[in-house]
Amino acid sequence: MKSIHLLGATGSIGEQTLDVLANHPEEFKLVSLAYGRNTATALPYIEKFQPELISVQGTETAHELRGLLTYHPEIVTGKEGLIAVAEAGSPGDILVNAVMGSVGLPPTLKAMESGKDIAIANKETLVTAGHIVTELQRKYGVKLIPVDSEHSAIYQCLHGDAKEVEKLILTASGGSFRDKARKDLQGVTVKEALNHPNWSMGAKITVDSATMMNKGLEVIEAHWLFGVDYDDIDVVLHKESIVHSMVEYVDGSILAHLGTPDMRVPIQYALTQPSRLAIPGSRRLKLWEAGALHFEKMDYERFRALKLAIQAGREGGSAPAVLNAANEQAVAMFLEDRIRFLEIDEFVERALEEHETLTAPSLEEILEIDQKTRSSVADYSR
Ligand SMILES: NC(=O)C1=CN([C@@H]2O[C@H](COP(=O)(O)OP(=O)(O)OC[C@H]3O[C@@H](n4cnc5c(N)ncnc54)[C@H](OP(=O)(O)O)[C@@H]3O)[C@@H](O)[C@H]2O)C=CC1
Ligand SMILES: CC(=O)[C@@H](O)[C@H](O)COP(=O)(O)O
Ligand SMILES: [Mn+2]
Repeated sequence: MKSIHLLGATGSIGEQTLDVLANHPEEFKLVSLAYGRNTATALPYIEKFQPELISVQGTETAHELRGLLTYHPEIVTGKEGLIAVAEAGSPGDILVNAVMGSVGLPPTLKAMESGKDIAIANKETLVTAGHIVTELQRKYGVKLIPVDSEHSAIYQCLHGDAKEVEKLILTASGGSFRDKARKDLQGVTVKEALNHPNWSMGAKITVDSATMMNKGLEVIEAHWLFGVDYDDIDVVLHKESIVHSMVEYVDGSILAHLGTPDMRVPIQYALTQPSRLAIPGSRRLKLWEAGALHFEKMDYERFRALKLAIQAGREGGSAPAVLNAANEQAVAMFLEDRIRFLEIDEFVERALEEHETLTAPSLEEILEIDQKTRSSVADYSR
């Protein structure tokens, strides 16, 4: 029986993780969970799994939850609450990090220090502090197992070993506006941006897919997860999202991971690897139904956010943290209808231009840069 701790329980990945745990009660025990404010979604899961520790974002939510529960778990709040979940349980437990944004960084580090393996969906953690996360991974001998579909695909094609690899090839759907030219993106709406052609996901990552920042973050994520140089990571447009990513070996062989777009597959694999379990009710891929699969060379001018992200990744140091914070802030403003879609890329580019990169920032420096960048970007629209 594996003991699981879950950050971001009420989100898209969080709920699918709970579905995986519910399908295999003989394999997994949910010991603790964290969510933000969505008690209506959290409550039935909490009653079902009865975790002993729960973290919520604020004291009002804690009070509301306490009044609704039929048992008496420990309830903690805020950033300290996320840390408490990260530190709960025993070495060898698994923390599933499915919170949205760089708020996921400090708890990831604490969970590693307390000997947990990390099933990482929260790509912003690796983008903002990949050098710190990988250093702690080595120091504490814990596993960092990808949940992101592309990285899980690569992990499965690598069999855990990146030797003899020539290239990682990430596939990109093109997002909600994949069939539009850049000049036609001026007036696009939030509703249109949230209409991803293949995946049902949280709002922030869906907008990131539409700008292609998601793929940029994923290139940086792949660099840190697999220790592969940016020169050896390619991105190819693949509108069907059936080939989840590929590994090209030195002899020219390419191994690919295929499947229907169902995040329960990579989530569950992160919890069971190298073994596999059935997923009740999952839709199977029938290649004859898909018919043809399409691949196109990436256009880095059309998808400028991808280019910016790769540049920031290559620059390294604090640049990816600035990229990420500027993007999180700009996407939040877009979702609130305060800026236009194309301003997301513009604001990220401006934040990067204004930043003087630190070579190997500490956690404290990263958190400070994150806050400063968010407030600068908030000011760009005033
Ligand atoms: N969705 C997907 O298919 C994929 C997602 N990912 C990555 O996984 C992560 C989660 O994505 P997704 O599930 O879509 O996101 P969602 O927006 O659906 O969910 C985010 C979760 O984080 C919680 N949360 C947000 N801020 C805080 C906070 N300050 N304190 C505590 N909890 C907080 C939310 O709580 P509440 O809503 O209760 O406030 C919610 O449970 C992201 O990093 C994303 O890039 C990667 C690959 C695929
Ligand atoms: C499910 C998942 O992993 C997302 O990151 C998804 O891949 C988004 O797809 P695109 O960014 O390629 O549109
Ligand atoms: Mn992905």
